[in-house]
Amino acid sequence: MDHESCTSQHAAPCYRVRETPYTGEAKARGVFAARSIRRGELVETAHCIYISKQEYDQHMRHTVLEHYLFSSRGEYFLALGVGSLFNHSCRPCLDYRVLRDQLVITYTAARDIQEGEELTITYGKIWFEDQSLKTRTDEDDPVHHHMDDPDGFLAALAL
Ligand SMILES: C[S@@+](CC[C@H](N)C(=O)[O-])C[C@H]1O[C@@H](n2cnc3c(N)ncnc32)[C@H](O)[C@@H]1O
Repeated sequence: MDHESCTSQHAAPCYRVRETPYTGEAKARGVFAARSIRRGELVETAHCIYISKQEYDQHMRHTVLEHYLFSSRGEYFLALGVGSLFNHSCRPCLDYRVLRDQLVITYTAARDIQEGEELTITYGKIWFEDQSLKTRTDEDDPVHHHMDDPDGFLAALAL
């Protein structure tokens, strides 16, 4: 099978990864809507690598992956694919859920999203200066119920 026929079997994703200079990394990326997305639409399903509390405490928390891990009930999950590239906003347009048994995180539109908008999640309390609002004009009211979700925090929040 040649490259073209292989890639043509995949449905086009509703997002695109682009640079986000405001997040400050050497290669700073974020995820953006490639088309309009309806509230409730499943945007991504990220398969995860499971990381035990022991592995996290002894190794991972001392690495750059500390900034990419999700925690849920004292265990840790590294989301593969774009699952690790959603930036934080205190007015996120995505909800996410950690499905521990399936080792999967799902990301769902929390409201209607326009083409070109950045797709963001909340990290809960954050440990860096949130630069996102300085670059956005979106005035939509966020959906904040996921702030109370024990399965919805990045790792640093558990420290
Ligand atoms: C899970 S990564 C997100 C992807 C990351 N931008 C990249 O290109 O690898 C989390 C890191 O992105 C940066 N970040 C995410 N949201 C941000 C925001 N609202 N303001 C500033 N930096 C942010 C922080 O450096 C954070 O540690």
